[in-house]
Amino acid sequence: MIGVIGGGAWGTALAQVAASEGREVLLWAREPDVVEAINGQHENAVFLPGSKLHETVRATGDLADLAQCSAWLVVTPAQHMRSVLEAAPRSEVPLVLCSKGIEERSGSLLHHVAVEARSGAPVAVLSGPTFAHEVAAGLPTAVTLAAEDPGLAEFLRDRIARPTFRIYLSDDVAGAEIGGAVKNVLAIACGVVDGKGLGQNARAALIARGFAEMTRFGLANGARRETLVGLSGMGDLVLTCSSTSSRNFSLGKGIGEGRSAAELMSDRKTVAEGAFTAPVLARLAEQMGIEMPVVASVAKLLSGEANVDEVLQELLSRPPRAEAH
Ligand SMILES: NC(=O)C1=CN([C@@H]2O[C@H](COP(=O)(O)OP(=O)(O)OC[C@H]3O[C@@H](n4cnc5c(N)ncnc54)[C@H](O)[C@@H]3O)[C@@H](O)[C@H]2O)C=CC1
Ligand SMILES: O=C(CO)COP(=O)(O)O
Repeated sequence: MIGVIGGGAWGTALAQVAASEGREVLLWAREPDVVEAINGQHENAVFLPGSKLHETVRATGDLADLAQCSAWLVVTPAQHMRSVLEAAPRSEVPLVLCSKGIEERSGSLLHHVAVEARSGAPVAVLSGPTFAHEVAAGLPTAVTLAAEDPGLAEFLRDRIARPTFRIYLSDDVAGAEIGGAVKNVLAIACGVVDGKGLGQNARAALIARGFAEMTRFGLANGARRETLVGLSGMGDLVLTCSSTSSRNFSLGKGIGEGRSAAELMSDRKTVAEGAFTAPVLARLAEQMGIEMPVVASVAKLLSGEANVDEVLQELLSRPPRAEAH
């Protein structure tokens, strides 16, 4: 039986994938109404309405029930992963981290957080261009699954992959994670461009220059270039920077239209991870001397330190430089 920790849209979609060949899946959700709706109506009406779930997906509100599972897909918001893993039952069951972000208070990538919270547990990362509602609908999707131990990666792939959910293996755990964390921040920037009406040239420029920032940060933090240009980096960047289905993009769009980040965040039940990743990523980049002007601009917009016109002026007045820099 596969365990899923987190009953948001993505945890629910992954539960559906894992259960699609009759396999038993046990999903832990924080909200009693989510547990009740999955067990009663086979639907997560709160976070993934409209997707009928397989009957072999069952939900629980008690983390202790996950002790019976052979692997856990960890799908909490990034900032809550540590506390949920610490509260989960003691076991050395393999963990597949499916969340995207960087822990704000420690500045740690999530696989470091998981190792600290669950010493001894084998850890893998699953990441890529994956809107939950499309995955739940069985539309073709491809992801990267990264683990240092190739045996673990194959064990997990054999339990999760489906013909319409293709899994490409990698041993670059940091690379798979950094792509997913950084693209959320860049998606906010692309949403701002859209909301402000700055045009499609500007959006393409931002994707390309944002990818240069992702690459600089990734290479300085142990990622490989080939991972960054793959599904979990460039692939996910392209997806989330070009669609209002992305919560990060739509947050940025609202800011570009003149609303404040605080106001936009206050009435959301769903998570826009880039809003939490931007400040910590900007801080890490500054500490490490890595140039990330787009990320720094998003952090300023979110904190209210600058408005859209000010960050635009700042970005456009940067001194000219070589593209490969
Ligand atoms: N939705 C998507 O299409 C995809 C999401 N992801 C990632 O998956 C992770 C989870 O996102 P979604 O499933 O979309 O969430 P969601 O936005 O659908 O739902 C919010 C989730 O946050 C949880 N939550 C809120 N406060 C919490 C707390 N104090 N402690 C623990 N959990 C709390 C809720 O229980 C709920 O599961 C994020 O890191 C996201 O970037 C990754 C790929 C695709
Ligand atoms: O990570 C995602 C798609 O790969 C989901 O993006 P959002 O969190 O911006 O909706």
